[in-house]
Amino acid sequence: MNSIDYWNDLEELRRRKPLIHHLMNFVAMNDAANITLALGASPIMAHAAEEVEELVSIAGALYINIGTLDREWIESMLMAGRAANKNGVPVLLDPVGAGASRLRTETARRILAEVEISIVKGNGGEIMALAGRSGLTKGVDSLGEAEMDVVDLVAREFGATTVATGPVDHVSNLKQRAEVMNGTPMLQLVTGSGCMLGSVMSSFLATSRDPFKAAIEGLVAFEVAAETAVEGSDGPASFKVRLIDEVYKLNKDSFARAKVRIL
Ligand SMILES: Nc1ncnc2c1ncn2[C@@H]1O[C@H](COP(=O)(O)OP(=O)(O)O)[C@@H](O)[C@H]1O
Ligand SMILES: Cc1ncsc1CCOP(=O)(O)O
Ligand SMILES: [Mg+2]
Repeated sequence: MNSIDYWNDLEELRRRKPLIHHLMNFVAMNDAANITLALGASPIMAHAAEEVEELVSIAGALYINIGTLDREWIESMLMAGRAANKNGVPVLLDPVGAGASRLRTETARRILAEVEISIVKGNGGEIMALAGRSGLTKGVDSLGEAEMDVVDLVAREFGATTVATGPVDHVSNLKQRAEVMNGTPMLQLVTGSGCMLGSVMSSFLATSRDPFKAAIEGLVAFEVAAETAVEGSDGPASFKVRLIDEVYKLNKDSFARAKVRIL
């Protein structure tokens, strides 16, 4: 892959301000909307079956996050996903809590089977669960890292660019692989940090339409902002506020901090 022009692509995103249709869990809904706005895109959180098809048809990307799923939400997720596919709108899936309950693992796998997903992004334990290796999640938290061979397994089974987050993030679409080494351990102390990352990644996906590149751009933008935010923060709460500010302040120089290894 040619080198990534992060700044050019962020400027393009901010010019186009794509609408990002979220089916987002109740825990992270507000933070996900705010980080989407801070980056320069436009969020809408909508899960009612009566409106998802209409809304997704005008969106730049659809972000399905199963964090607080139930029977009705699952129907809406599938409906929105199919509508996105019909309208050529790219879809990102966050399989929150896959591995923690049968409902979550089966729902994530069902969405991946029935909807064409551009990017599936989860923490190490969730991606391991999608690959059939259980026992590495504790609720929505990961108890282990997913190595690249597991990321490859998921990418192969579902035909989606696959991202496993953690201290090092692994990205694969089988033809290309990358590791992103940015971020801060403080992200683990903020609930919804993975969910917010999904919003940032979906926003890049809406503009660049290249899932592998969008995945890396989202990881780098979010994590270099987090590195700056942690400097001078007093703990998780002030860090979260500063993180939204630092995403807003991302500029050409921010991306000099990118630590990406294309394999
Ligand atoms: N120890 C760490 N050091 C640096 N960045 C981290 C660390 N743990 C997680 N992150 C980053 O935090 C974000 C959320 O990842 P993760 O905690 O794996 O997901 P989730 O919040 O969904 O459980 C990602 O950008 C990831 O790279
Ligand atoms: C705590 C919790 N419970 C259901 S969804 C959710 C938020 C999970 O957020 P993240 O996956 O970003 O840590
Ligand atoms: Mg998560």
